[in-house]
Amino acid sequence: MSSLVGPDEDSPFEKKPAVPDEVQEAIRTLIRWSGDDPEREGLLDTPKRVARAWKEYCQGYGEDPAIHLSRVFEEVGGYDEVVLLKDIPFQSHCEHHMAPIIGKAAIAYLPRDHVVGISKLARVLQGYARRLQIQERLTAEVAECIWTHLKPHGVAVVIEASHACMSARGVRTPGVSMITSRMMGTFLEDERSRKEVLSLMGY
Ligand SMILES: Nc1nc2c(ncn2[C@@H]2O[C@H](COP(=O)(O)OP(=O)(O)OP(=O)(O)O)[C@@H](O)[C@H]2O)c(=O)[nH]1
Ligand SMILES: [Zn+2]
Repeated sequence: MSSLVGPDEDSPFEKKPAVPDEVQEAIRTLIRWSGDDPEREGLLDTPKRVARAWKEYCQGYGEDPAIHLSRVFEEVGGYDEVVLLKDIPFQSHCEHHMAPIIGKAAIAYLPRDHVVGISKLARVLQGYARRLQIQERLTAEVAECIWTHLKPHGVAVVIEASHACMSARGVRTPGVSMITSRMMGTFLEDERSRKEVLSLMGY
């Protein structure tokens, strides 16, 4: 018996993905292990909700973020300076504790002949963020993807995030930010360009 009347996988109104029994059982086991009773009314539908929430947090496994960089614009009027998208919010989960990583990213590139729609930079970030991550790899993956598929003169990615595994548990130290960066091409080789892009990013 469900504790709530509402749309589910059988509903004609809203299709929700079915959740295999073994996944639900795993979440029941975790609830029991945490000290609660998975059979009490308020928790009856929780295994399905948690499972679907995790599918959503980890949506990135179902996509190749590079796909977002396949459409480029070549009429740029000779523009060959920095293109920067900053303060892009994202959420990820750390692969050690599966706890939230919440932060923002700045992504810049120095175009070579063509540019990409700016939303695509945020899409690449989300594609890698919606996985189990460490911040260093997330930063590197975003930069590598743009470097490989857009072939620009330079790429700079800076990510600033807080980790719930540090604030809500363990060392319990809230208010801490972790900053990671990956510079490639001109931004790696030329100090003046690197300083310029970091200053545009606000660092
Ligand atoms: N380098 C890096 N470390 C991370 C990231 N997210 C979480 N961590 C750290 O991963 C480490 C895992 O350490 P362990 O000693 O194996 O696990 P733990 O006993 O739960 O560690 P504490 O968090 O110190 O309680 C911790 O120090 C976390 O702070 C990340 O994105 N990058
Ligand atoms: Zn963690």
